[in-house]
Amino acid sequence: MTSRIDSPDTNADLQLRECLSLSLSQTTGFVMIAGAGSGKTTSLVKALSHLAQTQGKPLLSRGQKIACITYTDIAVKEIWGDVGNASLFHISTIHSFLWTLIRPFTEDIASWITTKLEHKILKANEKIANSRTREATRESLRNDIARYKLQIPNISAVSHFTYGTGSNYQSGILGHSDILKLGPDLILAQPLLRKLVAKRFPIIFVDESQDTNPQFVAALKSIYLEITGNFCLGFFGDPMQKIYMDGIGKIEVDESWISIRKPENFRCPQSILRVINQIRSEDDKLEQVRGRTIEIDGVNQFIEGTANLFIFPLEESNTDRLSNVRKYLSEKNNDPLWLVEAEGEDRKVKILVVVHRMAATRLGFINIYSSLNDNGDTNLKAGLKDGSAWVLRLFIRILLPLIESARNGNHFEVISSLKIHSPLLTAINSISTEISSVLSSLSESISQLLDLMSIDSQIKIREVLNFIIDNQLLSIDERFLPYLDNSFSETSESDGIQAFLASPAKELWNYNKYIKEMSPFATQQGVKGAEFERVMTVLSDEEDSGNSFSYGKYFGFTKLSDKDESNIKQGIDSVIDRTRRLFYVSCSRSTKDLAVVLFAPDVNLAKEAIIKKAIFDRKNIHILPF
Ligand SMILES: Nc1ncnc2c1ncn2[C@@H]1O[C@H](COP(=O)(O)OP(=O)(O)OP(=O)(O)O)[C@@H](O)[C@H]1O
Repeated sequence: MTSRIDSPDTNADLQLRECLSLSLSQTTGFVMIAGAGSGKTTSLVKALSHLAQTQGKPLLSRGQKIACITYTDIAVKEIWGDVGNASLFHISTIHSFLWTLIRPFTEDIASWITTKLEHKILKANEKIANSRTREATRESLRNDIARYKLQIPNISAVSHFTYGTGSNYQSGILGHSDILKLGPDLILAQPLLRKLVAKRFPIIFVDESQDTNPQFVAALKSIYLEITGNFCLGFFGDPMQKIYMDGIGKIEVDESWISIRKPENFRCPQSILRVINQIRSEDDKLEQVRGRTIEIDGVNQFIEGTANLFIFPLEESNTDRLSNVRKYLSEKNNDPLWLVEAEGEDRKVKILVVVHRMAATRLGFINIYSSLNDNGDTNLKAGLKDGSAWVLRLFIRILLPLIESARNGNHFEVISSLKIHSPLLTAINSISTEISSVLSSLSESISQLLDLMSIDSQIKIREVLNFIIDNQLLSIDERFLPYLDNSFSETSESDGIQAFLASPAKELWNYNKYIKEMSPFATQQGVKGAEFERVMTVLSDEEDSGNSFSYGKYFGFTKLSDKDESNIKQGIDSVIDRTRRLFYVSCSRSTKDLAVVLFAPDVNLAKEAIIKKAIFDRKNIHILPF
């Protein structure tokens, strides 16, 4: 167990423990809603540790577990790291938690899919009947209906379902997004399932609750309402840190719930605490107190830290500008670590960007990025963010780890991977006499592959795929085949995949480094929950960020659209609210120094607007020359 668990107790921790002991006899619900760096996750892991000590044995003896649900795989890993790999806990993302609950209910899943397809047929028929629908659209809707009708009779024959990134119902594969709808639908519809969940998980915690989807929250609340006694449901979150459109934001609860406050901020130094309190003063006005302390000569002391903002003209090379800012801060703060260009654990500066394109350019995977991002296919685009797109899976999950094992001389791992993935090896598994010749041919292929995939290789991803197929090195997804023999049909997906196959294979390494969080870059959305000593947050209104975020509109130097004006007037979540929250999240990650770097079309206009916001001290707002 790590130092987070050893943090001193706050009042909130004591209150939370009271809730947990109450839940032994009654149904208890609580919300711990507090600002950035207030130690919500710390309180959560401390509560888990407390539960392990006080209720671990009886829970385990009854075959029960404590569920802890959070937003990303990275957050799951961090919480596991805090509490150790104890069998008492079930720590998972929402998807995997829901899947754990509903997976055994094959018949209910089949019936949910059938209803869904019948609904789609109904909707398609309505569209066909609409006189304004074009003939070409009608034709494609008729094809859809025929496909759904063919699928329906086969669904009840599926013996078990799994889930992947895209759905293929007849083969028993549900899509990622299906799980988020199916899970809550089944829980809300079936009292028995609600009872089973509470029996299996008598304590359920949800971290980052602001970005949890409303149907999932409704399903959990329905369990809370169903159960009498011995059940605890708790949400930890901060509505100001809601980043995703489908997140619930504030969790509304009635008076039967306990509300736990945490007024402190334990992460940020004073200068940054002032910045984030000021950002928040335009939203819910929550003002945090305290700030980070460090022990000097046995005494805990507050630290001032630094918070600077730099404004540069939009059209100039941002790479040079970022280096200049690092140089400046290194000199001004007398801190050489601002200059260290390292990766992984040695990384000293974290650079937060608005969109992935900036990182792709800097890190060298712009071709892969553009191919999957710019083609208009939403599945490829979404799967690019975390490496889950089907075209990437073979490379990220199998090929690159295999090459790394080979490079490190780890023969055991190479063979283990090939045993699972190489058609050559699986085919001769049982005939031992052939094994040695197959192994030597595979070993020859691997050494050629090491050259093909070296960081200075010029070959394209398509050539690597052909090499893999020719040498029967790995099984590949059949969906690649039409692209390799040019028999594919033109769609937005096919444009993207063609461009992807034409990208340099060496870009896969850079991309891999980025999604595995080893590079200094991350998106401002992706760092929720994390903290770093030196944070550089880069603000630039690129076209990729669409209508979701605009720093120009937030600071007031870009004109609002009619839609923005109307959203604001009606109190609908607006581009300004969303950008303010994103800015709050990224500024509140730093434990020591914060540098905000803004690229603006008119530097002086931007400076005026930013001074008016009074977020940064005037003396800390820099324009060239500084
Ligand atoms: N009681 C405490 N005493 C001292 N330090 C603490 C305490 N609680 C948390 N911290 C420290 O404060 C920092 C922020 O904690 P944590 O990540 O749990 O906050 P959070 O509220 O979940 O943050 P966010 O919402 O911004 O992701 C961590 O460095 C943590 O170690």
